[in-house]
Amino acid sequence: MSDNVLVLAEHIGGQLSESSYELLGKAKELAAAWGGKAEVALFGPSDLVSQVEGADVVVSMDHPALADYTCEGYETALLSVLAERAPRLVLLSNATVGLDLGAALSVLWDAPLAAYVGDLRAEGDTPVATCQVMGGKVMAEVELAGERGICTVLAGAFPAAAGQAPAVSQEVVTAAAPDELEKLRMSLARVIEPEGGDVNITDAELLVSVGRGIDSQDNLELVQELADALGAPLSASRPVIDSGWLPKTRQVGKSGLKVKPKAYLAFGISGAPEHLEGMRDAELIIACNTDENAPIFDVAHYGSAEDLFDLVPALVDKIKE
Ligand SMILES: Cc1cc2nc3c(=O)[nH]c(=O)nc-3n(C[C@H](O)[C@H](O)[C@H](O)COP(=O)(O)OP(=O)(O)OC[C@H]3O[C@@H](n4cnc5c(N)ncnc54)[C@H](O)[C@@H]3O)c2cc1C
Repeated sequence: MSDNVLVLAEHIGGQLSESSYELLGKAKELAAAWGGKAEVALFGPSDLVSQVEGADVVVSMDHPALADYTCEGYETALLSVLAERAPRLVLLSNATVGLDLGAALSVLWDAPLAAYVGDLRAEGDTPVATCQVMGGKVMAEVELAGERGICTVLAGAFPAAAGQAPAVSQEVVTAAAPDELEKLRMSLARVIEPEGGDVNITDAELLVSVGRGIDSQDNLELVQELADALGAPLSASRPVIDSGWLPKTRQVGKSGLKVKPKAYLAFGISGAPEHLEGMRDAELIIACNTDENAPIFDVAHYGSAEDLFDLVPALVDKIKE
């Protein structure tokens, strides 16, 4: 075992994801505390190495089977890197790739896994993770005792800037691709882009967003009126989209879009981690939820526990005055 912390870099369309930098920043902090190095495993085209200036060590593996993410390909590649590097801790995103890989790695690499991690610190030699449980209503502090561990970390948990800052010196290691990559049973067939033609909520400076608290499609008219009065598009949490009340292009969150408006108004949204992932970077968050303990209030700058069916018409009246 080493004192190093290894991050799996994620990329799409030749661009490293923001979350990779967030993980790398935390990896540098923990590795410094343990006297180790911050390492990045980078699978796919080796020219992406130039985007990872912040790592002390980049382990690059370039193989046609790793051009696109598949669980089978990345699992094979990562296990071979872990056997070679033996880091103290592995950091993955708590998103599609990390959730997919984390549990499999935990079994195959024989290491404890902390998922939905919102905070992470070193206590002596031990990583201590704060994890969201039950959609963020309860937090659990977890010690990853032993020689190695894995964390899947929520998007936005740590700033990206530290991961983007160049390392004092950098070593680039070219890892040999394991033979198993020639025999994969899984490959990416195609990427299905969301339908276009609707408003782009990621461009909006102001968003009025609605959740299951709206109760029915007919009631959407109420929040649409507020959105129109403010000149803002209407966005929503996943249940509203899954019910077919608004198009998929309006969904905020993990399996929807990440938005960063100047102001985000949330009505009847509980604040599940998958929703927060898409909107917690908004400059100003104002939430209305009848449940005072709803997790949305943990990220909101202003909040109201009024019934949205009272508050929204009152706001519309005020704006029209
Ligand atoms: C892999 C995965 C991906 C996911 N991706 C997404 C995603 O992209 N986006 C997303 O949003 N979710 C996503 N989810 C779902 C997520 O876990 C939650 O289920 C969802 O966000 C809950 O939506 P909600 O807050 O609208 O509903 P609920 O959790 O049911 O909350 C409704 C809230 O409305 C409040 N309320 C009820 N009536 C009123 C009223 N009259 N006035 C005011 N408040 C009221 C309630 O107190 C409650 O807090 C994903 C889940 C998984 C597993």
